Amino acid sequence: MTEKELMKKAIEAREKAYVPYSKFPVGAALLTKSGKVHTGCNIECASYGATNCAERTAIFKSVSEGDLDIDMIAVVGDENAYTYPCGICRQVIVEYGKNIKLIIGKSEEEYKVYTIENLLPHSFTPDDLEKNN
Ligand SMILES: O=c1ccn([C@H]2C[C@H](O)[C@@H](CO)O2)c(=O)[nH]1
Ligand SMILES: [Zn+2]
Repeated sequence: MTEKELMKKAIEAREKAYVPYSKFPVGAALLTKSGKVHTGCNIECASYGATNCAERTAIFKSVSEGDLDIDMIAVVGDENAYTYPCGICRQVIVEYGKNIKLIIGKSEEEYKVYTIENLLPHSFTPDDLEKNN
């Protein structure tokens, strides 16, 4: 699966976004090292703080199926501007590896590639806790 193909899955996943409050749909698609794809959309709530972002929806689906080996995650929001993961999602992403690739797109043709370490430098990770155990 290529970066472009994963971006297409994120665009498809965006269709399911539940966004009655922000009206800002976001889609995400992640690829595991074993080649499986898990998708997600943002899911809002009348109690706004209970909202779940597209990236975390995809990650939680993946982890709940035992797929912790994440290779890359594609994210797409607005088609006119890049939508970068929020701080909470960055922290959740780095939990599963500093080298996870992020494909941040406007469309299948227009996207940028980062690692989570690029977007969340000097992060606090499971390794930091292990030193005390
Ligand atoms: O990377 C992002 C940024 C924002 N949102 C969602 C949260 C909320 O539903 C809406 C507006 O913040 O966009 C995501 O799902 N992912
Ligand atoms: Zn987020």
